[in-house]
Amino acid sequence: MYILKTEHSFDSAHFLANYEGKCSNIHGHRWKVEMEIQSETLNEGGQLDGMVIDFGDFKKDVKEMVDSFDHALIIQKGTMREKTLECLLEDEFKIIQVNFRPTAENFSEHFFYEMEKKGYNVKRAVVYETPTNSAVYEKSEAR
Ligand SMILES: Nc1nc2c(c(=O)[nH]1)N=C([C@H](O)[C@H](O)COP(=O)(O)OP(=O)(O)OP(=O)(O)O)CN2
Ligand SMILES: [Zn+2]
Repeated sequence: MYILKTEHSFDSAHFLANYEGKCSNIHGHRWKVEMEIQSETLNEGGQLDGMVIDFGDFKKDVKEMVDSFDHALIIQKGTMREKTLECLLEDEFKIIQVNFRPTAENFSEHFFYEMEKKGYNVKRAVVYETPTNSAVYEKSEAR
């Protein structure tokens, strides 16, 4: 099995609604996303000989996905008053509303399936919220 890995980071703000503690306030992270894809085989012949995929293409897809969250305020839908949201949007802040609580765990699952949608055979997605705290999403082995 061949495994390719690349990473990209984004800087964004979030808060955890219904959380008791400092993370209920708006705060920022440099989120690092590590993406691993897998293949049993390599391309044979031509430009891609000996490669699963060109790192350039893999990196570009991860970057594009991750950059869409860069320099934004990430909000779980329904957790901010409409009036507050309207004001932020009116003032042209970059707001991204997601259907999940913006935790490292949920982001790792989100990025995993976003890459699958792009056609990748994803092994694992890791999201670092801080340099020492990370969450991993991978599919559990079928029993
Ligand atoms: N399992 C999870 N726990 C927490 C998550 C998460 O995504 N998954 N997220 C948070 C908050 O977003 C918070 O920003 C993380 O805070 P903390 O671990 O305290 O990180 P700091 O580096 O800010 O901690 P210091 O001790 O102040 O350096 C909370 N939990
Ligand atoms: Zn946080």
